[in-house]
Amino acid sequence: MTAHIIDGKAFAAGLGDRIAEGAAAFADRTGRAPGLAVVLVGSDPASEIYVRSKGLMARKLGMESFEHTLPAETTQDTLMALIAELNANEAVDGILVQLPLPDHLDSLQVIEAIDPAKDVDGLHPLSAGYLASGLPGLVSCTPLGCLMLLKDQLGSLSGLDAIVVGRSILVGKPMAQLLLAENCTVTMAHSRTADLAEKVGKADIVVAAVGRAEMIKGDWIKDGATVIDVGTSRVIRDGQKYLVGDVDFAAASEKARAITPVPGGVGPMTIMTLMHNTLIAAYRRKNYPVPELGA
Ligand SMILES: NC(=O)C1=CN([C@@H]2O[C@H](COP(=O)(O)OP(=O)(O)OC[C@H]3O[C@@H](n4cnc5c(N)ncnc54)[C@H](OP(=O)(O)O)[C@@H]3O)[C@@H](O)[C@H]2O)C=CC1
Ligand SMILES: Nc1nc(=O)c2c([nH]1)NC[C@@H]1CN(c3ccc(C(=O)N[C@@H](CCC(=O)O)C(=O)O)cc3)C=[N+]21
Ligand SMILES: [Mg+2]
Repeated sequence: MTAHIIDGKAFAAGLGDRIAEGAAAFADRTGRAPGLAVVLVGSDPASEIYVRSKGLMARKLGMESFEHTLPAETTQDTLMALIAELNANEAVDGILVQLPLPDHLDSLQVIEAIDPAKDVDGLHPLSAGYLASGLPGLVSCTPLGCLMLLKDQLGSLSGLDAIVVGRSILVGKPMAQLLLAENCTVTMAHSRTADLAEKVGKADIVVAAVGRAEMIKGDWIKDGATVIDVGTSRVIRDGQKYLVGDVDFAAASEKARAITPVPGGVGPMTIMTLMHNTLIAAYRRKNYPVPELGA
């Protein structure tokens, strides 16, 4: 079997059209655009590019973008004061603090300070609790985007065996909760998992969120499985720079029914689901019914 290559960029573009309509309707009704605040501490070049692309996308879809870039030496108090200000700012519907923060900062304290109604990254413990309890809250962008792609490929996920490799609060754990809510039987794998290859080989759905270049081998994949590759690793081969996923894409494509590429798969979806969450947060904060985004 040669896998269908899932086009995350195209899917994200379609979702973006509906978000832009929802943003315009919100602006008509309230006199202001939905607002997203992105906070970056320090000057990691990859994070800078990534934060800039979020701001550009927000504006492209008719939202307001508030970008706060703070120096690496920023104190906890300064960062906490900024979060308090963003919580109190009526024009801000969503707050994203780019992770990881520099080592001297306490990220849990920062995340817990974010108003859960504005937690568009789904990182607050209350957001995680809502998700685990089946209550409406904001869901972490990357897993939400992965779920949209899976449902688009497979329709109902009910009864399928899924494995999520990686258990971070940002990706792996919320991904497993979303799949469980879709009635998958979910295995959560991590660095201490025994016989990972064998466990991956039993799964109809593989979501890889580890951050180790091509660690999941093509011959581990069950024939006809659907593979979602979240990992992004920068590697240099023959003097050329490449961005690669956690899955050996070429070999896995021979086994899978469908697979996301890196780049062009999950990454573009993460940016668009952030816009999706910002729009939802804006509507909910006003107690307006959330528009149908078809995803
Ligand atoms: N494309 C996108 O939109 C996004 C991409 N990413 C990328 O996804 C990757 C994961 O991100 P994130 O979840 O934040 O990463 P973390 O580093 O927070 O988590 C990595 C997870 O992988 C597990 N792990 C490490 N080594 C192994 C191994 N040998 N076998 C099995 N599991 C292992 C760890 O296990 P343990 O808990 O035991 O340590 C941990 O749970 C990164 O490459 C990141 O850049 C992240 C967010 C968005
Ligand atoms: N609070 C927080 N929330 C996050 O969601 C978050 C974070 N911190 N810290 C870092 C990770 C990483 N992440 C990516 C998002 C998009 C692409 C993306 O768009 N990738 C493009 C390629 C971009 C390129 O070429 O570098 C693609 O895969 O096609 C990648 C990685 C979000 N993260
Ligand atoms: Mg991390």
